[in-house]
Amino acid sequence: MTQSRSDFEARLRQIGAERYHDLHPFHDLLHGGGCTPDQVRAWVLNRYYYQHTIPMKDAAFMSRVESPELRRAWRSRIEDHDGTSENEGGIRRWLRLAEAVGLDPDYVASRRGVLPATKFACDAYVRFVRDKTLLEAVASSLTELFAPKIHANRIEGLLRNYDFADDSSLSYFRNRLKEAPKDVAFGLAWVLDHADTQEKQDAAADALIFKTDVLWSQLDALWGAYVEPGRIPPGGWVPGTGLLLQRAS
Ligand SMILES: O=C(O)c1cc(C(=O)O)c2c(n1)C(=O)C(=O)c1cc(C(=O)O)[nH]c1-2
Repeated sequence: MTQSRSDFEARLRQIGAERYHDLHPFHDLLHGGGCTPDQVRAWVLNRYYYQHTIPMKDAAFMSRVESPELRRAWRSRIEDHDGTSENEGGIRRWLRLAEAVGLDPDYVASRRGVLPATKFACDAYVRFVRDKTLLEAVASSLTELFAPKIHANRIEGLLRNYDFADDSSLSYFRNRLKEAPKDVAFGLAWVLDHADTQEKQDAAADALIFKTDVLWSQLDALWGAYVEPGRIPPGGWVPGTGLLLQRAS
């Protein structure tokens, strides 16, 4: 049976409550101050790959959209990450965080050392958005409904627990708190408007579940490589390499 708009929205929010990556133990470790400097570096380096992927998936999405109105509403996402002539953008801000934790930003931007599972997960997100229906593509972005809470927790936890954390190194997250609400309000309204049959509602809910898997599997890979059992796969970043200090020598 097709759900009412409010029941369907509640179903989407329940997916976040049960599956969003704020529930992953890596985030408790990170936000609670339990990460070693190398574990923080491993997170920043791997998460860069996600940052690098996001505007590519938004461009893949836009290439399929025939409505100028929808493209107009979507295109600021790419500008938020890539920057404009007046604004440096999220990718640049992420590299500032990389530098603050002692990584060479050129090394991070080269995407060497990224875990295989991180690449598979992020690349799958781009393919999903390219190949599935527009409804599924928009629905897969709705994990951002749950992101402001984790960004606010992260700012607070990192500031409390780590010396590298300050307004400059955490500017990425502060900016997302401003940028994300408008994107997600648009995305949610669009999904609620367009998921007007049970089949479409099921497909949109599955798309959101897929996206929670994209996020969760990245943290599982990080945990396995750098926390427990600490088995770094071939090609994965090795602590002590890619550091800022090594550039001068
Ligand atoms: O730190 C996080 O937990 C987190 C999660 C997500 C998300 O839920 O996909 C995004 C972001 N951050 C983020 O900063 C961001 O720009 C972003 C874009 C998207 C998307 O799917 O289009 N998700 C996210």
